[in-house]
Amino acid sequence: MMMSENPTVALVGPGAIGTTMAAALHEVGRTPTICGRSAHERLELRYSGGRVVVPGPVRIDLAEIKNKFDLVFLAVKSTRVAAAPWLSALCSAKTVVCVLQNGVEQKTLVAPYLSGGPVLPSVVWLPAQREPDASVWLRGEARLTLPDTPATSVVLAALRGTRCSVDVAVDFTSVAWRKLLQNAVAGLMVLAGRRAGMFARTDITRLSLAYLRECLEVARAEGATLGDAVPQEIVDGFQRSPADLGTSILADRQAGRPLEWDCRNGVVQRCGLSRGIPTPISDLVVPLLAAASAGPG
Ligand SMILES: NC(=O)C1=CN([C@@H]2O[C@H](COP(=O)(O)OP(=O)(O)OC[C@H]3O[C@@H](n4cnc5c(N)ncnc54)[C@H](OP(=O)(O)O)[C@@H]3O)[C@@H](O)[C@H]2O)C=CC1
Ligand SMILES: CC(C)(CO)C(=O)C(=O)O
Repeated sequence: MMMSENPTVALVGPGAIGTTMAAALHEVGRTPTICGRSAHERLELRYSGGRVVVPGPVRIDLAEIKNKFDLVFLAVKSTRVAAAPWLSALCSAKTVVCVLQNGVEQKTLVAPYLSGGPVLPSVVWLPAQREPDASVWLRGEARLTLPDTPATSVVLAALRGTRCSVDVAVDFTSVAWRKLLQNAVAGLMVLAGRRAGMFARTDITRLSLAYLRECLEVARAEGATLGDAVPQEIVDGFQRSPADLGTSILADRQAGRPLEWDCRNGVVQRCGLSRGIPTPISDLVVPLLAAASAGPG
């Protein structure tokens, strides 16, 4: 793919992840065109040791978009299909859309909204928390993993020299499923209404390990190469985290917003079903998350 060393960049969804990416680009003089649902005069990122203010405006009117971009970062929740018109406004058939969402199905979910341009999935490792004043607290290193595709070079060019590091994975499927397992078990925080501190409990550790082993079997059937130690490593990771570290799906639950239960938990149950793998823990967790998301009641 022929691409400029300085791709034009737009970003849709200036929330926890979107603000982090906008700030990373702004710091190196590559401020993206920012598109969202709510008007914000500026975006603010706090991290250990400093803060970055990204000047607005956040564009909320599609009519303001007069040209197409080389690269669009899509950082809305996977539940927000209402953001799709932004993609028509911002993308030509050559635009690379880099999806900054959790899950292993980004390509399938986003491609229908594009006119054939490349969709680049990513694994987003950074823990970012949106505060009540809409500023964002980045609680760790900013890092993405991308698959090795012709479109990847556009993202590497846009993010070179920024605070967001990028790894390119030859076996992206395995990395994406590894992160999916972490997200799936984080769903238990929604059901308990608690943050990472809950993983100090031995009963939660036991449940988490059983759920993760179920997810691991499905991940392997889907082509991921992941070792037997992964469930314990993921639980260890939560146990090492600050007790007050949340997860984006818990933030949504606490704010009464729709939950990404399907792309983070439902996917394990769906893939298990299609491959004849029993998923008894998913069969309990998924309906509870779905009901928490959508009711009724
Ligand atoms: N937060 C985290 O630490 C991590 C999140 N992720 C994943 O990243 C993705 C994004 O999550 P996160 O940043 O936490 O989500 P947030 O809810 O913080 O941000 C979403 C943003 O999208 C905007 N938005 C909503 N609807 C629309 C629309 N129709 N058009 C344009 N913009 C819209 C919201 O607007 P408004 O300003 O009005 O709210 C908000 O700015 C999710 O898939 C999540 O699972 C992955 C790793 C870590
Ligand atoms: C921060 C992290 C990794 C925790 O599960 C995440 O992916 C999220 O909050 O959605």
